[in-house]
Amino acid sequence: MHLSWPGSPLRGTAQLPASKSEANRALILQALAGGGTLSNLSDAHDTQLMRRLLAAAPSTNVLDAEDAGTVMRFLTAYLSVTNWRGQLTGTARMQERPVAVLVDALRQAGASISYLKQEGYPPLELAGFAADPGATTEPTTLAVRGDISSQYISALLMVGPRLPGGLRLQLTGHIGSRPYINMTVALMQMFGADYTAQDDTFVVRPNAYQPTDYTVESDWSAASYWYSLVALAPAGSEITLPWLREESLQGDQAIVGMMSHFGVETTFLPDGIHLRQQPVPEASGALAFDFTDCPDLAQTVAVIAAARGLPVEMTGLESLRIKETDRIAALQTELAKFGGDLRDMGEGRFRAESSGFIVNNQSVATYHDHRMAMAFAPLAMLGSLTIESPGVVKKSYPQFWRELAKSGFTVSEAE
Ligand SMILES: O=C(O)C1=C[C@@H](OP(=O)(O)O)[C@@H](O)[C@H](O)C1
Ligand SMILES: C=C(OP(=O)(O)O)C(=O)O
Repeated sequence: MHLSWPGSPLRGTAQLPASKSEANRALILQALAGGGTLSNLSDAHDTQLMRRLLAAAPSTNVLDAEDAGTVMRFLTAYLSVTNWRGQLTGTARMQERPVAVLVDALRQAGASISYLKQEGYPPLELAGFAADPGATTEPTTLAVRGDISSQYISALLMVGPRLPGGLRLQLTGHIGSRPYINMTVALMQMFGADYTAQDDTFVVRPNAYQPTDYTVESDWSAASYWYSLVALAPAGSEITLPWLREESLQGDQAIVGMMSHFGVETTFLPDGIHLRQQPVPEASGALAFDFTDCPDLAQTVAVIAAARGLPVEMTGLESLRIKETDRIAALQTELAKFGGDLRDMGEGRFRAESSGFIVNNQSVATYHDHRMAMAFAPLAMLGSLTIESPGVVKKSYPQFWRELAKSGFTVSEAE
């Protein structure tokens, strides 16, 4: 996609997709509850895929989770406890994204799961569920490490009420993406689950979910690209983003604080937020952000730090290597095209920085990763550029290019 900006301030309202994280939990909970109405489900591919696969499961024995991590992990648990039998597969990249922690835990709970190709990775063969009949009054007790993906933990928690004696889940080690775990239990509770949490041990009681109506909030991760646009746009720029809430279940709301350092001021409205560009505050020392709780914001911030020449020390990036692509390698390669870098400082510390950052008709590769496309697109505020394979955005924000065009960008298919 070829992008250029006419040079005027950015103004108006941009539509966001609904959160795919909230939606994919709500869809699993709705399926387990056997009813309820979900509003504001987005047309994001990951959401539509989850919906389709849940509907198809009873009548097929091959399901393809494609490149959707939540779909792969949540369905592995859901299909296990609902005694589905068949093969659950995914794209070539999904077959490189680990699932052993989840599979080991589900096997302990009574699931028969085997690996069809590489040990520890999809595709999986699911062959039914037989919880220990002698243990029906005691909760299934599992200990699961929290440092690879929180999606395993969310997947297990959501099926907890379905296990004969419920679930006692102890998280071990360093916990990443914790707000996603909090989102899971908050939604479970709305759907009638009963749980307690203490010192990283969750106890989920074995009661049935209730059919529940739920309206999905707009997506804060998607909002982060509009923060970048406002930060890079000419002085006086502002934009309204509807249906984001101050009381959010999404940890990526952390973008509000991070982007204040790049001169983007957020005002909460009754039905959304308003972003306004302000002068960049005087830095009181080098910026340092930890992405342990909000890994999906890392690309947005790395690109903006390099583009604005405001270096940021970034930690908590471990999980980026096993997402849609190795996001650290992808950022390093693509930032280098502009004079930027994500420098590995050792011991888990990286530094997003630049020397002479320039946007001048470069072509950005996207590595099958929606966030590579959307994190680099705002650079078109500084000069023309091309985003390769623009269709990748469909995973979470299919209307992204249309919204850029509506806001004033010249957006044309690259030859
Ligand atoms: O549970 C979720 O909805 C998600 C959890 C995070 O993954 P990890 O827990 O693997 O970090 C995040 O990166 C992903 O986009 C969505
Ligand atoms: C990591 C992501 O998604 P998932 O793990 O669900 O594929 C993402 O959307 O950035």
